[in-house]
Amino acid sequence: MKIFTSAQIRELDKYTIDNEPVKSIDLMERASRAITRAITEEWSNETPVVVFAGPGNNGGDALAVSRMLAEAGYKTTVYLFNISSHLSEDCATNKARLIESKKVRDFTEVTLEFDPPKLEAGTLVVDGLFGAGLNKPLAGGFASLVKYINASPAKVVSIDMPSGLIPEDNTYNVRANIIRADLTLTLQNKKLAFMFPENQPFIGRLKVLDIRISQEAMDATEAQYTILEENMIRPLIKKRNPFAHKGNMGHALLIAGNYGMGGAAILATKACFRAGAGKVTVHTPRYNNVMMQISVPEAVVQLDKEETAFTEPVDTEDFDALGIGPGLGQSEPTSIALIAQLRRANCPIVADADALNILGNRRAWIQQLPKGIIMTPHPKEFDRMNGNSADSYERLSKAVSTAKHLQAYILLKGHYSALCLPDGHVIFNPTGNAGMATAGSGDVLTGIITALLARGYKQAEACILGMYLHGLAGDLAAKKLGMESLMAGDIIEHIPAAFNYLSE
Ligand SMILES: NC(=O)C1=CN([C@@H]2O[C@H](COP(=O)(O)OP(=O)(O)OC[C@H]3O[C@@H](n4cnc5c(N)ncnc54)[C@H](OP(=O)(O)O)[C@@H]3O)[C@@H](O)[C@H]2O)[C@H](O)CC1
Ligand SMILES: [K+]
Repeated sequence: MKIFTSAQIRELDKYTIDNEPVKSIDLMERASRAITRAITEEWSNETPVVVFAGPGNNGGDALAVSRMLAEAGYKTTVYLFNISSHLSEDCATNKARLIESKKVRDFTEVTLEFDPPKLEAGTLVVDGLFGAGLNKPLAGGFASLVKYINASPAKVVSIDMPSGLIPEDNTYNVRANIIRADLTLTLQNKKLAFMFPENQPFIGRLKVLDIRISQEAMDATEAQYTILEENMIRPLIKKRNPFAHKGNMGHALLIAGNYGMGGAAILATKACFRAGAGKVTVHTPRYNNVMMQISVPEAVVQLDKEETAFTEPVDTEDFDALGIGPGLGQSEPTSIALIAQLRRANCPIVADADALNILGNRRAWIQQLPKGIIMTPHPKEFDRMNGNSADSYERLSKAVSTAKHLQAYILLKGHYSALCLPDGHVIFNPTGNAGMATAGSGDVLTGIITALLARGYKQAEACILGMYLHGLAGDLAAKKLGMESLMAGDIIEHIPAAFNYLSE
């Protein structure tokens, strides 16, 4: 699913209106029918409804929904906020239709004074103040109204977006002045702001309603942001050659695990095999030898000259991909070996965990990274490398510009992991769950992506398939074991089922 900006949404509306053709007011009627249906599916007409409508088309939707709910027998109280004596054309038409229908008995147009109604526990508030057209934080009377609604025990359904939330950049928004919805009914496409964890308390449950915006126009509109869907993943999966042998199924090199962190190397190695690598060699400190050999007998263990740390860059001539960083440590000798390794590697690279922390400690080295490198930071690792960010939008913007500047692939991990491509596009991953917020989960992802690179997937494909597969394996594991008990090893155990599912 593409994520469109508010300006693009306006263009798409216009295209749909001109080409379907459908009148603008009829598109609003269609959207409002879908919203009304979604409300009536969840709340019976015994529920008292209070609607707050703004002056734009979000308010227009709200007025149409009020009429439809009233026609369906809901006792509906409606407030239209028209404080600057200007309503959008379709909002004005819906005001007239609402008055004409005579079904809504309690309609107030607020122009100056507003005496807020009592919002009780059984009441449903429909929030149609502002949607995709909001371009600055709410203030004054609207801010007070939002605070009043948020403080009430009533349930809140937001039309298209929680009012006060800006569709894209909320870095300088005032969070106290954003509606905290129980349910958001968004039209056609998710908005960028919905991808960020700090905005989840405003959105509540999210439903996307299809209002039949022109598919042709959506296909033709280039979007910077895309959310992965299963049908985009399936065609990526390479069929195994029936004549395959381990020599042509990719030889992965992992450099991982210092003293006390050998488990990270084991997890990455197992995941690498499960994700289909033909051979995996692990370069690790001598101390890990026995543990590695016993835990993953399938792997070749290549020992560093040091007992407890990685200090010796490796010739990558014989390898198809390199994964480096899980549990690596950040000592001086390891740091020096890391940068030497990154510079001399002549195969695709995934750098994670301590590899990134080392780069965070020595930011000047970041400029020396080879083009095409994949980095898989979680937000803290990313901030160590790029400085603190006020919120996820700012962090993502930095990741986008860094990926472009370095010509790198930055996979920013999170609830929706965001893959930033060298050309400025961002791909969000919808799979995965909170149970995967557990030690070693990132090591598994590194192993998976390294395997896919070794198998010959290009960087973007390896990241896309890798993050989707990782999340899906986590979802399957959580289904069986529950999120609370999920461990990284369980994700590895479910890679086969995830792969099978996607290959069906
Ligand atoms: N394809 C679709 O998704 C469809 C969506 N529909 C609905 O339309 C809205 C978007 O409608 P729009 O009129 O563009 O915008 P809003 O209703 O959200 O608000 C616009 C008005 O709000 C003013 N504004 C902006 N920021 C503030 C603020 N901080 N405080 C007060 N007022 C503000 C703005 O004034 P400006 O002078 O700043 O322009 C506008 O007056 C979408 O969300 C859906 O609900 C269609 O119904 C169908 C197609
Ligand atoms: K709204």
